[in-house]
Amino acid sequence: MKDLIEKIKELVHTLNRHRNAYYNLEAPSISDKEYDRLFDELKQLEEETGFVLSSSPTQTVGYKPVSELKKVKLETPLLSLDKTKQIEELLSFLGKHTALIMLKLDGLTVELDYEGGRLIRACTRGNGITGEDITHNIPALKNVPLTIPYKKKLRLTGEALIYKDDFERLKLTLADSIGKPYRNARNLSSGSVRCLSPETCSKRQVHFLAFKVLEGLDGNPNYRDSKNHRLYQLYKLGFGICPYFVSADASYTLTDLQKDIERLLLHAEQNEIPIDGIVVSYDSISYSESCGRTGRFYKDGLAYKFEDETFETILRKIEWTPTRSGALAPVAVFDTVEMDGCEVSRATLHNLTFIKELELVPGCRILVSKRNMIIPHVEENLDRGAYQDITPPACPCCGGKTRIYSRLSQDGRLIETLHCDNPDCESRLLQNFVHFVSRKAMNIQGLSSATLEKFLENGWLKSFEDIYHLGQHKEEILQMDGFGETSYQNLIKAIQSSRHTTFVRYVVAMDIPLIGRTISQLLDTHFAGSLDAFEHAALNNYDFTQIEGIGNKSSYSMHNWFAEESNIKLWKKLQNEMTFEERKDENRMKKETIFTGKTIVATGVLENFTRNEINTTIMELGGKPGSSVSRKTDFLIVGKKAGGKLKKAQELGIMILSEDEFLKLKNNV
Ligand SMILES: NC(=O)c1ccc[n+]([C@@H]2O[C@H](COP(=O)([O-])OP(=O)(O)OC[C@H]3O[C@@H](n4cnc5c(N)ncnc54)[C@H](O)[C@@H]3O)[C@@H](O)[C@H]2O)c1
Ligand SMILES: [Zn+2]
Repeated sequence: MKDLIEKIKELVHTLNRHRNAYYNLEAPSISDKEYDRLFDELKQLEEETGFVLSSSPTQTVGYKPVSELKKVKLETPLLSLDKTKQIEELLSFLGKHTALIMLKLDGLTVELDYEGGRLIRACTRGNGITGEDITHNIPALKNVPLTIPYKKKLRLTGEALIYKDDFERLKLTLADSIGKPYRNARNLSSGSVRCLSPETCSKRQVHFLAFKVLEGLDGNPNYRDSKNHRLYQLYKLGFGICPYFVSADASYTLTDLQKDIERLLLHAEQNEIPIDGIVVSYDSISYSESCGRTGRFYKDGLAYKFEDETFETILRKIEWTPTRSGALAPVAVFDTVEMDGCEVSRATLHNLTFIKELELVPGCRILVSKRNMIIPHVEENLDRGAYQDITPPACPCCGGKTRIYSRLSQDGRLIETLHCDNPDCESRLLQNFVHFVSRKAMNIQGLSSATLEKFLENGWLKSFEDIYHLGQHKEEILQMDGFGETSYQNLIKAIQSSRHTTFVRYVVAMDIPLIGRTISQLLDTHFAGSLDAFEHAALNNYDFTQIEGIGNKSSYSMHNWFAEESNIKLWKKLQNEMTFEERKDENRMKKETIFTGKTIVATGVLENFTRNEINTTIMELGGKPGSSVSRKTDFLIVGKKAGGKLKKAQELGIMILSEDEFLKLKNNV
């Protein structure tokens, strides 16, 4: 028991620290998911032991505000919401009552007070009892009326928020209170509304959507008892209203509820509204009041939060695979779980920082999910606290010393990666060759990774050129397991035909960091297919960012690569082994097609294309490949086992093409 109480105290302390970072600094120190998990753990321990601290986050709202803003005592306490992850629970909460099914807006709760038709005060929720005065920033909000025709006292609450597309633009140039980029729109809206200067706030595109009338608009006796009716009056006064449905009473089924929720979510998606769930609350005001409250929430409402489905399994080991750049890529190997009909036992762990933050060690229980229903991802470690550094001191491939590199990620965080610096690391060399012969580079079929490995072991491949002189080793190759005269001839044929190649393939084959197919294609167009012109530019400090689609980092990378003597040697010498195809007719490339300028997304398993290939094909047709379906998508190409994206495209009325239909259209172009 004593241990449990200690654990409770510790959790309260930790959660309060996170609450301060979240509510006062707008710089969360952990993810919401992790916060919610700790919160639920605390709640359960409190229930088990009956021991509850007054400062527990399960009993209180928000966090004590410590800003320089003036503090105000709220006339009606503004509380948080109880939450569930089960839709069935939501339905049984509704029972036979008419209710509002609303979007749960992800911003900052704000109360607005009007008297005599004028806005007299605006404040934040703070800790539910004491809020902060933000009246000075209201004129900087985009859609809040300062005067209204309704003259009686009116108090309402709603959410100050930043639309998702606005946030994507804003986040590129802004930093939070501790100098880091904002991670999400909620933190930025909160930071903006709570800042001291209206000029700053007005640049942030903050909007206000109301979700509840606290006082006023109760004139019509027929409707006096309906939240829905009061919100409708607000709407008529010119306020933006949080989107919602009203549930039909008694006969409302689980399917109805699911459909309404789906419609709401689609609406949010199409209109870039930031949300983190659904809120239901009883329509009847008198009934709502009779439900009462706890220290943390009113009992007339319930929030429904959804998450990617996660699966529990056990982490068995972390493998480190050398990559071409010399980085060692960590991969989690865990007990097989079945997700969406596929067996999964591996997931990338990205880098050292990811492992450290999750405190991963073999043997711990982990939660894995499929992000966007495709890529396996380790979401959580259920057995934190046993972390010990298990980074291999030596490269698992060559035994050379490993080294840790630090770099800043795009959002300003320090990321550590593990590297093997040995340029002759066998596996690294092998990866280089694998890349060189791959389909998007020199496209030499018949040179599998296993064959390359054997050739390397025999010392026949020291540099890429050696591939073109493998004939010297004919007799020895014929002696190898799995090689006969036919397969040998096929190999030589494939090598010979790869000698006739293109600018794009050649540049891709060089493996200049960050320069893949897309950028190579841009360079091909810009330098009219001339390798010499490109080389000249690179050696003369040409600013490649002048080419649309090429950024600073890529430009820098090309200069760097050409600054290396051995690279130039390779670049020049290898060209002697090859002939280069004339560039495709410009006009043919530029011809308008039905795909020109269109955003095209592919989903499901395609028979004729890998993901890279379909994207390249889309670009060649003049289109823009997209990764998710939104109202901006023009076409969806569907392969086998298409799921969520197909459904969404159907709902949005987006043109859907089977793979065959796409191929036909493409061939007609
Ligand atoms: N990452 C962190 O460190 C950290 C710290 C603290 C809190 N949090 C996050 O915040 C959550 C708890 O915060 P909370 O108490 O502010 O709120 P909550 O997310 O549980 O939601 C309650 C609030 O939602 C708002 N809301 C939005 N739309 C609404 C609607 N249509 N109707 C009614 N209310 C609506 C209301 O302001 C209400 O106060 C946690 O679950 C966690 O996800 C994260
Ligand atoms: Zn190595």
